[in-house]
Amino acid sequence: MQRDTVSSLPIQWPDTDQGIPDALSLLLSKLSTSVFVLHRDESTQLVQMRYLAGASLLLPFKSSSNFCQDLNAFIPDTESSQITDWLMGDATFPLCMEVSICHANQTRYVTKLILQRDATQRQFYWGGLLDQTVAADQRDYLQSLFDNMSSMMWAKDKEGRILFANAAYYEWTGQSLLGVAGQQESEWLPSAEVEAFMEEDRKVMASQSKLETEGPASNQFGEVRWFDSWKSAVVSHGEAIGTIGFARDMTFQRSVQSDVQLKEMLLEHARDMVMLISFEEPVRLTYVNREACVALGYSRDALKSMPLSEIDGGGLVSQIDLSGHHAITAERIRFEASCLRKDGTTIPVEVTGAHLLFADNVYFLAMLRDITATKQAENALREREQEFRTLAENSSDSIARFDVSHRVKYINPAFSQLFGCASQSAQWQTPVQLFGEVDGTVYVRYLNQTISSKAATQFEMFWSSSDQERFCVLIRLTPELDHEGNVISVLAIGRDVSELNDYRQKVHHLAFFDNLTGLPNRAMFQDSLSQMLHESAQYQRQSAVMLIDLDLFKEVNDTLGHPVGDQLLCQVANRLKSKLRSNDLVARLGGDEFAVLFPEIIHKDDVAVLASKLLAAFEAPFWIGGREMFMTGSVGIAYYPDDATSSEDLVRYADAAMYAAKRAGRNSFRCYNSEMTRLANERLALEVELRQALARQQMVLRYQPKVSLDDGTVVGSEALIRWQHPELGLISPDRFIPLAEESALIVDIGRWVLKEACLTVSEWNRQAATPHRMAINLSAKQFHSSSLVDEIPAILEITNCQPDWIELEITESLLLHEDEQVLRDLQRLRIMGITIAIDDFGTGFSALSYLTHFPIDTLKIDRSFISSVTSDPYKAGLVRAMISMADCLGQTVVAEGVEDMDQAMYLRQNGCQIAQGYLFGKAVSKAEFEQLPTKFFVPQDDYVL
Ligand SMILES: Nc1nc2c(ncn2[C@@H]2O[C@H](COP(=O)(O)O[C@H]3[C@@H](O)[C@H](n4cnc5c(=O)[nH]c(N)nc54)O[C@@H]3COP(=O)(O)O)[C@@H](O)[C@H]2O)c(=O)[nH]1
Repeated sequence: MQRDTVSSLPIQWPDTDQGIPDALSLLLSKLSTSVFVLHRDESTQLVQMRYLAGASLLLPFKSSSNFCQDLNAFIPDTESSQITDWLMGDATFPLCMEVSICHANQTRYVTKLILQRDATQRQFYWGGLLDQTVAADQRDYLQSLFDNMSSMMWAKDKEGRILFANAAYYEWTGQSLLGVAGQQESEWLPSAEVEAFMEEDRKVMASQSKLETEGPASNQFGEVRWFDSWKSAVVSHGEAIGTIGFARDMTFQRSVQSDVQLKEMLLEHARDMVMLISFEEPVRLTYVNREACVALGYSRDALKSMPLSEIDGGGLVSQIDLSGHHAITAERIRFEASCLRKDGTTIPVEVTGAHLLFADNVYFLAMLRDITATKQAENALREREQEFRTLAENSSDSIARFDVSHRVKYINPAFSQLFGCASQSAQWQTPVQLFGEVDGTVYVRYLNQTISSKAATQFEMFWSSSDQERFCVLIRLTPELDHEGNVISVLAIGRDVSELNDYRQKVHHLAFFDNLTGLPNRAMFQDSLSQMLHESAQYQRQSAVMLIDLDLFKEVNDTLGHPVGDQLLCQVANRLKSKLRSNDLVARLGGDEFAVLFPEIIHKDDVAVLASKLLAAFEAPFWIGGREMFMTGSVGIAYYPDDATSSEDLVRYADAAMYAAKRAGRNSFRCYNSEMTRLANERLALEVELRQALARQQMVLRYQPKVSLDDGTVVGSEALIRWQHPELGLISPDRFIPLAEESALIVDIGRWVLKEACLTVSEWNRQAATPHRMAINLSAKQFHSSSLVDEIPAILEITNCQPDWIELEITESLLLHEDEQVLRDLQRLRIMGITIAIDDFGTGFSALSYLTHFPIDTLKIDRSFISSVTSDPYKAGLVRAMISMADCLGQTVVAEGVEDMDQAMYLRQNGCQIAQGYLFGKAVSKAEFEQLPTKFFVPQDDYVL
């Protein structure tokens, strides 16, 4: 940086022989400091000062090269004796002190005195003692003097060659005296620097002026320092013949200055209030920063003029140790106080400070931070804490807070009550200590999950109180985070949901358990099946589905009523459960259908063995209301993965197997095979085709003769339907009547059978001497679901059939509930002249009282009694009882399924009137029937059985 400096008066280069030394004297006279030497008189011990050069204004005398005066004549004793002590001592470091120089007019001028010992160890100081012998040689003296100066000095000729330079110059440039003499600076200084210097030199020489600059300069070592420089043209005989200059190294001062400025700036711009408190009475502020003025509302001057007590809103003065004792330790203290603002309001502050000892005075440097926001936050926190505490303490929910090491920090009274632990004893306990190993471990797992995910979670815990009351507690864990988002604790809120749980369990039970038997229901079965298949696939296990259908359960229901059926189902359920392992699931799918899941089977045979055991479990009689009952079941089994892998297919296949067992005569089990699928598909196809069978005239009737046991003549027949399928041939009614019963088709089929049978019997009776009576089957469903009775007169009329030519066969189940409508319909049929037969008599479960209540004409004893009537005395007894009962009621007895003459003769001998069975022929077509003999045997009264 260049100061303005071109002087109008150039320095006159002395025109003497000595040349350069004179120029140096001139140079010295331009120094802004006074240069002097001190001389100590050994005898008097007085120190004399001799002025040499430089600014003389500071001195109390005129500039004179031969001035010499006692030091203590113009410097106070205390200061001069300090200088004397230093001179006499061995200290090698410079003496730096402030001195008060007394001028002649008694004014005092305080300036800085720097004394430096001669580097050559002679009694020679920077401005030091001059050796008497050296005084004669002024050039050496000056060179020594210059060499002991810290500023660089030099003189150059017109071409910029160095004529003279001092030690400071050599040191900065790294050159020796010999090295620089007569050389240009470009030899040792960076070219950019040299170019700038030369430009300056040219300038001052051209203008014959001087130049002062300030700025950085660098040397060949790359070192950069800050210099205050002065240079001037040397003029001889009106012509510039060179330059002289010196440069003062200001790097340190500059850095110190900028350091101080920086610190001042920091203090000024600090966001906290900074105060320097002086302990001189009254205790007051000697420094305040801008923030303090702004915060307290005073000007800086106002603050600095007032005692500290005026801004003390409480605790400020009282907490600062005014004794100054702490200044010795410089211990930092911190406290909270309150400052009083100019407008009378107060600010809470946190004071951090330390006592300082400076120039024999004690100060307190204080930094005051406005903690209004912190206090407000603390208050808000306290309020929230209070609110939380009030809520928590009075909450009916149990509340606990755990730290991240799972230790209890807080529990509320509800927690104490629910879990039976006192607040004090629960402190710092872990869940394992509180709830035991099992529940505690689960609890810790959820705590860890909450901590790691930083998200709320909930779970249910079951807990038994000390009086063994069982609770279900819903626990919600919420992570509590610090301002950096780290989990610092977990809040656990527990709600007693025992009632809800009971209700939920009831709902669950209703949804997933069968109300009657308590077994899992179809929904639960489906769920468990899916789960089982999932695990089977995962662990590559074999598993199985078993379906159990009770045989003829419908008859029980129909004949003995639903309450009995329900009890039977419950007993069946219990027997099934008792035979299965705990991990096998037995479910009731509905009606009389049960299912069992076997999640893990080693050998398929194991399931088959179990199926046998289950069937065997039915062998013992069931006792219901003091009545002994027998029940069997049909079982179907399908295996995963051999038979199927999907739940739908497995159930379908087990169902097919179960039907196969039924078809095979019931009370047995079947394992699925692909043939069953074929049959099941066929059954489905049949169902579809059955709908068109009537329209396509595929239904036909076959007739089985009924023979009088009295004389062996054919007295009638039973019309039995067949389906003449174009591809499957003649299909038995066992295969399609149940299908037809499942839909309304049975009504149409029944109407067709009635019409067709009436036509046939009408034709046969047209010329017959003895009327032929044809039995026609009516299913219970057909009876209930149609206006059959209303239609009969019209059918009889159009077929020209007399009512007494037909007999309608119904099953016992139709009469079970003593239905008034059924009674009325049967009575109407009786009135029409149509007789009624009970089919399959003896297989039902109804009370025999219906025999007297309803208009029944004929009892057809079921073939299951007849087949062993000659071999089983028990069955024979029953048959005799049935015949005798019918006899009492005036009813005709027809024996079904008579297959040999022994049976026929036994029945004849015991009073049975009519027989039907393969002994006389199977059901045949109308044409074939017409070819049958009219008499099948000649009765022999002496027939030996
Ligand atoms: N609602 C209707 N049901 C009908 C009709 N036609 C028949 N059926 C019922 O179908 C079941 C099977 O009948 P079917 O295959 O015709 O069998 C009958 C006889 O063939 C058979 N039977 C006759 N004698 C013997 C014998 O000595 N041994 C022996 N093993 N079986 C014999 O019995 C069936 C007749 O039984 P039932 O009707 O109980 O007298 C059967 O339940 C029929 O009722 C119809 O048109 N409508």
